[in-house]
Amino acid sequence: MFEIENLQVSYGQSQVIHGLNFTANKNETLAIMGRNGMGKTTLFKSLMGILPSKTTKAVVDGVSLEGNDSYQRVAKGLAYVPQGRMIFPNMTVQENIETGLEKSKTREIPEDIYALFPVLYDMRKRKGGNLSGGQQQQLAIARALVTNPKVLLLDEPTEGIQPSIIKDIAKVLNEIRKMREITIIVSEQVLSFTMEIADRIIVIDKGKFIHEDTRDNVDAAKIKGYLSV
Ligand SMILES: Nc1ncnc2c1ncn2[C@@H]1O[C@H](COP(=O)(O)OP(=O)(O)OP(=O)(O)O)[C@@H](O)[C@H]1O
Repeated sequence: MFEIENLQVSYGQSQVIHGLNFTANKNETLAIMGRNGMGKTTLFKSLMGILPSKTTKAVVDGVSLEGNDSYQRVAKGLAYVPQGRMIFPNMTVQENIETGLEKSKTREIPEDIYALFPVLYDMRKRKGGNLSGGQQQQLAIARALVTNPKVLLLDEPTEGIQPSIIKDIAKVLNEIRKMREITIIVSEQVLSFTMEIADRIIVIDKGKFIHEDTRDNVDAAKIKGYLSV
């Protein structure tokens, strides 16, 4: 469904992503776990076409992404929730969600968005900057979902969020997968969170994948070892 072969990314002369390969299926959640600076954000930005990259294959649902800019990748089914959420603090919740609709045919926010995030409906007239961290994360996910993606990429969605709210984010991601049957790829450092949502966990270290487990067969001690400094 989403297939990447031999992905390479460099900043100038310095190569940061070294030939990554993965396939993620429809209705699958894949977690990419690694410590700070291991290349998670670089990986996601390159998949979205925000950073230039080289691949021998980059395909969504049978359609090639090679050479495509971000807007073309979005049109072909990729959506992105960046690290730090990057919502517009001075726009209302509703306006923030509508920015995700800019390239789509409709200006209407699909009904299932507010069904997934009732708190955003209640707060639709408030400024994005007045929401809590967890609510802003929900807003960033809602904004990404209005494009009706086939693949949703989330970069460290639990960063800076209270443990009690992290559980809500896990619940929402599981609901999204059930409702939309999409592929979800999430980068993370929190194993308890990925254990609630991911079917598969891959560990990234210095731009290479060094370990992979299915959730049912996870070697938690080993993964924690890779995540600790
Ligand atoms: N703009 C840049 N120019 C040069 N090197 C960069 C740039 N951005 C990131 N790097 C380097 O690329 C490597 C991977 O960084 P990246 O931000 O992708 O890691 P990460 O796993 O997402 O970490 P974090 O969780 O801290 O965001 C690091 O060594 C980092 O120093």
